[in-house]
Amino acid sequence: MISNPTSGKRENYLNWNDFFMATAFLVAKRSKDPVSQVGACIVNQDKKIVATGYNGMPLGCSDDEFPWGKKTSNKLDSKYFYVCHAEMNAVMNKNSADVKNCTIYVGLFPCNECAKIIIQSGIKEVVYMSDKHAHKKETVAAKRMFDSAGIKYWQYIPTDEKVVIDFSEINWNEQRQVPETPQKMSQQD
Ligand SMILES: O=c1ccn([C@H]2C[C@H](O)[C@@H](COP(=O)(O)O)O2)c(=O)[nH]1
Ligand SMILES: [Zn+2]
Repeated sequence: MISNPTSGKRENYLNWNDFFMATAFLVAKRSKDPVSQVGACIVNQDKKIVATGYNGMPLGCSDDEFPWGKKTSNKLDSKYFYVCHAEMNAVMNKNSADVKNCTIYVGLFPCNECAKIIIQSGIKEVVYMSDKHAHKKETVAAKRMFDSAGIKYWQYIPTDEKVVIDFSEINWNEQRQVPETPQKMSQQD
């Protein structure tokens, strides 16, 4: 365990950005989409999570009956007409009165339709992990709208490549803690 030598305080805890992005990634694990699992986490100015969402079929539209395919001869048989995007679900699922001045953490840069929802909901900042569709018109349009609406967006670079959730950790005793590793810089948040 990495601890502060003076206070004994644990040092290798998740910082806020790592925590909120990891939450978005955890939420994405609920998605039934076989190709792309996207998660979103909306955080207010007090660093409280007020909403999460992942890509999935609308309420009442069974994810066992609606299609999950991509390349079908009839577009009506692919997922694209039906699936709700993570960002939209997060905004719709909010457990606060509104999401004004909030930040949304999302695995994938929002598409143009989600950009509109983000802007109209009052979210002021977008933190994204992947910009793999940067060349697509949907992404170019989304950025154009964010720029015009004064929405800040920036790419998140994780502190570590992986955040591991090990359920057995809760039963560890002091002897079974991970071995000492070189100490990291103290974190402020
Ligand atoms: O802003 C976005 C863009 C896409 N998604 C979801 C919608 C779909 O379920 C997948 C994309 O599927 P592909 O097979 O990679 O085309 O991602 C989203 O939630 N938010
Ligand atoms: Zn979208």
